[in-house]
Amino acid sequence: MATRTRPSSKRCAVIGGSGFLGRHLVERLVDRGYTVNVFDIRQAYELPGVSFHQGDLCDRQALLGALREVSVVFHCASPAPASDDRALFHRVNVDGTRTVIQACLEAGVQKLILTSSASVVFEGTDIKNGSEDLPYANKPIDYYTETKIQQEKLVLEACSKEKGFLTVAIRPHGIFGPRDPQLVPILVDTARRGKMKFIIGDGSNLVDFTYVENVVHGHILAAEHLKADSPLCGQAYHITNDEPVHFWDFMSQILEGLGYSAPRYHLPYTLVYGIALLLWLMAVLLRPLIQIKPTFTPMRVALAGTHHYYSCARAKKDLGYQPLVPLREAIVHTVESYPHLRKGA
Ligand SMILES: NC(=O)C1=CN([C@@H]2O[C@H](COP(=O)(O)OP(=O)(O)OC[C@H]3O[C@@H](n4cnc5c(N)ncnc54)[C@H](OP(=O)(O)O)[C@@H]3O)[C@@H](O)[C@H]2O)C=CC1
Ligand SMILES: CC(C)CCC[C@@H](C)[C@H]1CC[C@H]2C3=C(CC[C@]12C)[C@@]1(C)CCC(=O)C[C@@H]1CC3
Repeated sequence: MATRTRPSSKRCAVIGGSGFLGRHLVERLVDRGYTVNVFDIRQAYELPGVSFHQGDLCDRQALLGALREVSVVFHCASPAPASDDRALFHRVNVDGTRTVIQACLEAGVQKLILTSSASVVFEGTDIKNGSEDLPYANKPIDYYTETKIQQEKLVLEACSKEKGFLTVAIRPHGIFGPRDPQLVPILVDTARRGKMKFIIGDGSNLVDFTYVENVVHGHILAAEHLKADSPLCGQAYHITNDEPVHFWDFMSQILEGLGYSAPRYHLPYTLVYGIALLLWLMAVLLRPLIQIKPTFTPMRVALAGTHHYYSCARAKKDLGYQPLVPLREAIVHTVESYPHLRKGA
């Protein structure tokens, strides 16, 4: 019988490596001397030292091809949070993650690092300096959050020192930076349609926005500190910029940096949330006839009008984590990276 050779600890796979976070992670891993296999439903770029494996993570056989001789797997694939396709979220985030775990065990992978989300504890009400000990949301605010909770539980429960398979979850919040297809593009699109005039609530709510390079740093630290005798096994870690900011100040800095006016007029939170809920209901009821995609979804309104910031003390203690790029610098880099979204471009 052929004996399986122990894979090099610098050989890894990034599931979702064509996406926003995944690609930044791949680039840093290559800089640090890792050989990387990207597994993704699409191939978005080419890079020396990186081999691409195109496929759906729900397909175990396809995954196995990308996990051969790999010791560390980063799982950062997910359907876009803005989707309202419940079946898709369940298939990819829950069933697909089960498949990822099975394939890792079968391929002899030693470590699995999941990109979870700080939103797994968010129910639409204030969270101030929340720790990882907060319970999972009882009433998750959308299908994305509901399935991110199930996904995180699956990965953390799979951690087994006996099997030599160690797992950890990274919970970032509000990732932003160059090439992000969500935050800045949605914000600019909303501004261009003249809908970014209003501040939801009194504007005093503090939120975490985390620069993508800091999120990447947290993932790599987790992979390199995850050992059988470390406190990381089966644990979740918040990774933030450690600089909570007023939600509307952050949005205004991005908008003004790109040449748009910042929102000025206030609207009561409960009123906007009520309207968003009504629009969402209408969109669901009318779906057989027409597709309506409201900009102000209940989730976005809740994120824009409540406090939700998280402590990353546990990551500092166990991973030696400190954000590498401060918020002010991160905003400047981000704004500069979207010349095509500037007003008038
Ligand atoms: N962005 C944020 O603010 C936050 C994100 N996260 C988490 O971070 C992770 C990365 O997010 P982000 O980079 O923003 O997302 P992206 O959508 O940019 O990246 C996800 C990648 O996974 C791919 N993918 C989706 N479904 C499958 C599948 N079935 N099989 C293989 N690949 C698939 C996507 O392809 P395609 O584009 O074609 O769908 C995409 O390339 C996600 O797990 C997300 O939940 C957590 C907290 C905050
Ligand atoms: C129209 C405006 C009220 C808001 C425009 C910006 C929003 C698109 C973003 C503000 C906070 C962001 C956020 C996420 C997606 C983009 C925002 C809603 C997540 C839902 C992405 C996935 C997660 O895990 C949590 C994020 C929280 C913050």
